[in-house]
Amino acid sequence: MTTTGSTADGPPRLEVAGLTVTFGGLTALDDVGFTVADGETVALIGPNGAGKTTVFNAVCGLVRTRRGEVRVGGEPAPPSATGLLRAGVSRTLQGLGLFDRLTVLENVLVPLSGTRLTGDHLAAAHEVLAALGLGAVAAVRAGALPYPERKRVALARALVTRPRLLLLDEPAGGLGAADIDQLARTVRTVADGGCAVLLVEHHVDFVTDVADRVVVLDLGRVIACGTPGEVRRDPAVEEAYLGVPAGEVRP
Ligand SMILES: Nc1ncnc2c1ncn2[C@@H]1O[C@H](COP(=O)(O)OP(=O)(O)OP(=O)(O)O)[C@@H](O)[C@H]1O
Repeated sequence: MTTTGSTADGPPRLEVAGLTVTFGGLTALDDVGFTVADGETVALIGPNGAGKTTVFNAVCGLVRTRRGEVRVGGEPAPPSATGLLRAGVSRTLQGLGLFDRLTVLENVLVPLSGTRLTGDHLAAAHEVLAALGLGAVAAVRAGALPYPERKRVALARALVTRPRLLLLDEPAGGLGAADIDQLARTVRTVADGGCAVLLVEHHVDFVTDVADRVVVLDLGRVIACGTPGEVRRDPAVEEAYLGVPAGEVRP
């Protein structure tokens, strides 16, 4: 399918084209295509099982693709975690994946631990912790924090490498209104700094607030793509997803 969103200055930060992923007899993604430009925030939405996390996994080389390609900054997406880091790709996980016995600071330093830690690394970690309001808990064990703060630690860990492409898997999930507002401000700041942001999210109001464009998946296919307002008015989207309360599994 055709893709949109490239910039006049060069290739889009992320380009997904014709992506098809199967698990045995199940087609999880079928000819999925979209782009995310530098400084743009794109939301992937759709009902449970639509294929959103599989898109993330395909971008990160965690699932084998049957057809199609993923390009980051115009180059084929590197297949390894180290290669992705070098290409400026960071990701958060639905399950957070924090090390509960490590302190907040130690968790945030994990992506930098492949190289010898320097004063610059520490400065970057403290800077991102302060930006996310976590400076006071830098020395606290991550496992001792309440969920909203743990979630911010996971975001800080993704930001410490100063990514050019940030993948956020359900960043608003489990958060209350005040934390979602703070998250929205953070996402806007990151995108304003030129980072491309791709997020998977069920929270429609949050998506409407932060996304420049929305890609709607249903049963592994892109059924709509446009601004939040455009997709909200799309009858196919209403039927597939928006008529279903957030997080509810369609029968
Ligand atoms: N490793 C796997 N093996 C087999 N099937 C899988 C695997 N991963 C995902 N699937 C299937 O692929 C489809 C898409 O799953 P995926 O997790 O990408 O959906 P999703 O849109 O992220 O859903 P949710 O909103 O519930 O997280 C589902 O039918 C799921 O059961």
